[in-house]
Amino acid sequence: MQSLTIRRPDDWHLHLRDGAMLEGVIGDTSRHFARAIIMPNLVPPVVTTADARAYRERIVRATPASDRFEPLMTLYLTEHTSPDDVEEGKRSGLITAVKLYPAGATTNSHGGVRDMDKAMPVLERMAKIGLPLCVHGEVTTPEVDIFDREKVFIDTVLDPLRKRLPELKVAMEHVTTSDGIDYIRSAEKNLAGSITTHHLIINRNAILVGGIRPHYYCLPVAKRESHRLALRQAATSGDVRFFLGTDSAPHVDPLKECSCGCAGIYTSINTMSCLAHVFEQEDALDKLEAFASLNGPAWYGLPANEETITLVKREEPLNFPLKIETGAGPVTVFDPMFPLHWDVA
Ligand SMILES: NC(=O)N[C@@H](CC(=O)O)C(=O)O
Ligand SMILES: [Zn+2]
Ligand SMILES: [Zn+2]
Repeated sequence: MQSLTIRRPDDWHLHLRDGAMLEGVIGDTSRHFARAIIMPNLVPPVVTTADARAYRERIVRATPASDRFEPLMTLYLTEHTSPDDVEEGKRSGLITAVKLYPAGATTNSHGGVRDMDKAMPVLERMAKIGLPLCVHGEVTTPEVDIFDREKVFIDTVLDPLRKRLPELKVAMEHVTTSDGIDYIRSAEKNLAGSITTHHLIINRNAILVGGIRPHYYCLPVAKRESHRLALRQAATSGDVRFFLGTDSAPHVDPLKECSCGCAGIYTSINTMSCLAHVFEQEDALDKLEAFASLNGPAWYGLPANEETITLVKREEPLNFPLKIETGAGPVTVFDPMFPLHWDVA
């Protein structure tokens, strides 16, 4: 029987939501992951250090007592965010990063940033104190095709920002294009990228061929096959600038299966099984630990986890549920469209 032991992984981009949804999903992350960067796009968003402290307490309370899990909190950047509050958040050890949502780019982003100039005082302070910026890297300009929004963001927002503030550490989250991969590779420092599980597995056909499949719809939307291959190459290369951020983003089924469905794919429950499959297909199982457990903490300046997990390849395919039931309603689980044999022992 094939098995693989790696350091316990972390998730560098995760949506836990709040209330009944938080209670319904947290165990799927805390079972396997030691830490996660918690996205702040709640309604209302997590804007201040005080908001983040209260949200962190709700997460800790919802975590199964048997699991050791550390939520790494982020602040939702607005045009009114106070540099002093951000600095205080970092100084107290509570805040790991600040998140930039271009206003209107994705779920609950309407309170995000419209005019980057208005965010400059905070970004300058972050550069000074070494606090990373996580970005949802898509422009929202109506004229720009949705499949081009990541590349246009790099050219018109991210690259100018990095030239203006070279000392700012930026994590380009959920990279979905070869343009994003190339841009990260071209940077000498202060730039890294997270890659989701699902973008390593699906291309845009999954959403559109044979009928419209809302459970494969997320933002940034999956791109054409050449981009998926570039993501797989980067993730399995061992390059320290790429690490796992699942972007597991639960929405209840009625909000996905309707005439204007929400963006987001729920992968927390089967991510490690999916990743082991992908890395095995790429003949790169020896690089899984770098991607899931080493590169992320190194970039964030944190120690890698001391504990380990063991992945075991089972004869029979595993049975993940099609949906999980939460107090907020059912959430459909990501279907990779191939049987999963790798199990977290
Ligand atoms: N990825 C998604 O499709 N959705 C995320 C938001 C995000 O990460 O952009 C969500 O909060 O639902
Ligand atoms: Zn996003
Ligand atoms: Zn996300």
